[in-house]
Amino acid sequence: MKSAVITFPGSNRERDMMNALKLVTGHEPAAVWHQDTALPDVDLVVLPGGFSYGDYLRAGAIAARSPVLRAVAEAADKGTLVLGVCNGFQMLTEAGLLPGSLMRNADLHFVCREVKLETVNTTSPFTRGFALGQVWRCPVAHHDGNYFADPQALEKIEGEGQVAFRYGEGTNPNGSVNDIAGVLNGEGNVLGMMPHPENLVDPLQGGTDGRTLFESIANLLETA
Ligand SMILES: NC(=O)CC[C@H](N)C(=O)O
Repeated sequence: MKSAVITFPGSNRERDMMNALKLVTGHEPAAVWHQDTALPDVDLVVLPGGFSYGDYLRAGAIAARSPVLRAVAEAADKGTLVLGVCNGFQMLTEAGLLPGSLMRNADLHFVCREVKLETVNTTSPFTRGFALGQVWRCPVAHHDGNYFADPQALEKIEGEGQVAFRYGEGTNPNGSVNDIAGVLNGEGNVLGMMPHPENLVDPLQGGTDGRTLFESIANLLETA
């Protein structure tokens, strides 16, 4: 399996993401810079967490207009898997690759804690390794994670099985509508999520619940 992780000025989880991919899949991801206009030939592109461009304007807004995002959009169009975590999720909504948007957390505070995630979709490349309804632990760290979609968009997202994960057991940390923590595009090859699965893949991090997501992708690609 070939993957690439894109770094923007202000990214801070690119190293964690590369380590997680290496640890779980055994493959070293390629490092891509935000000014690159082309992507290497990969199966998976990851937009990592952080504070790209200092979160100026809106979190993810400037990154969504950076040269590399054009290449990401083209790759997504062709069916390449694209995963955006936290700031990466914000970029994907800002770029129009995922529906909805991420607003300031409902209580206006930065949240840094562990949440429970309930798996709602088990058919996408990212979620196929989970059991339906499986609840897992995952850390969050953000101030703009309050997922919003207007009623019409929400009906479509819910109706077409595009919700991948919901905050479970009363752990919604940011006021997201319908407790939505992660959303897929209509084709299922783009996933954005606020929690950080890359930060729970090694017992040294306090658990390995995040591994299933990376294993889902790797198993699919290895057996393809
Ligand atoms: N950890 C992150 O990626 C943070 C995302 C964004 N800067 C926010 O605070 O909402």
